[in-house]
Amino acid sequence: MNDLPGIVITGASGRMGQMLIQTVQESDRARLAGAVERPGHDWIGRDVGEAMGGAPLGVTVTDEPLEAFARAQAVIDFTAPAATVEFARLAAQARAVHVIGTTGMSDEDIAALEPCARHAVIVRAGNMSLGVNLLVQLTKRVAAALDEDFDIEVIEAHHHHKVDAPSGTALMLGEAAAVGRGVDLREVADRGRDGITGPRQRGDIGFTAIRGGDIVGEHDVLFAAPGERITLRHVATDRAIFARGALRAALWGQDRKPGQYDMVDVLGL
Ligand SMILES: NC(=O)C1=CN([C@@H]2O[C@H](COP(=O)(O)OP(=O)(O)OC[C@H]3O[C@@H](n4cnc5c(N)ncnc54)[C@H](OP(=O)(O)O)[C@@H]3O)[C@@H](O)[C@H]2O)C=CC1
Ligand SMILES: O=C(O)C1=N[C@H](C(=O)O)C[C@H](O)C1
Repeated sequence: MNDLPGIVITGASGRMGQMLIQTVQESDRARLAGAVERPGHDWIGRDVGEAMGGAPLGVTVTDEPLEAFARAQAVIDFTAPAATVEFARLAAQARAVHVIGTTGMSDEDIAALEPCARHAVIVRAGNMSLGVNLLVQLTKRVAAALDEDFDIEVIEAHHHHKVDAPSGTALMLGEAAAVGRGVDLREVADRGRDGITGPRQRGDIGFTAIRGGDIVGEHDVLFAAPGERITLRHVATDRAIFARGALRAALWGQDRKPGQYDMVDVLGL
């Protein structure tokens, strides 16, 4: 045990869970304090390092999140919406910073975070990378500079395991474009074209989701007008960028008042 902030990783066996464990383990600014999986998971009771196929890390995977959170300063959570809502309640009870990377959350899920944020810091973002959060700012500026002669389309591509669409990042980019243009995304989003759709509505913000293979995450924001096009693009090639951002958020959150924050706050963009 040392004085470094202790971090618990939920969804420890997942793609992001394992990347987060490796990132915290390699950091000299934080220590791995716990690893959580759901009841019945075959990693429960095993050393998390060994379960990942490596050396023991001295942390046993547990299905008792509150007990783990109470011994830590932060929880990094890239799981699923229902699990994240429950973890938010428990992290608030433990007064631990809750970093949420989970996407696909409904309006009701997001509303359920509000009471938790009265007791603990929540940092939530559909993408924790520096590059994407910069792209969000750029999208806002470009959308503000252009009129509706420029059709805005957000195109995203991910691996074939991904369960939600559009991606959390695509929704962040769509929201940034809408804010830049001074419109409400809910009124202009076009999320599912199929069949005889009729011509594109002026002012719509369209979304397209590609799913295939092992694509880590690619996002384009296309501004298309008669005679010219602008594309803003981010390509993720390594999930480590998300894990590094999440750890940065967990450390940043240590000195903050309870409330809800995002990566723009963390990165000071
Ligand atoms: N914000 C960001 O920067 C990023 C966000 N993401 C998001 O993170 C989430 C996870 O992605 P990824 O790692 O690829 O997905 P995985 O399916 O690989 O991992 C999800 C993990 O969460 C676990 N889990 C689900 N429900 C529970 C529960 N009730 N209790 C405990 N554990 C649970 C799963 O366990 P089990 O296998 O048993 O179901 C699994 O281990 C997605 O929403 C994704 O979009 C991903 C990358 C970056
Ligand atoms: O599920 C993923 O993998 C990713 N999800 C996030 C999203 O929904 O935008 C972030 C990243 O693109 C990877």
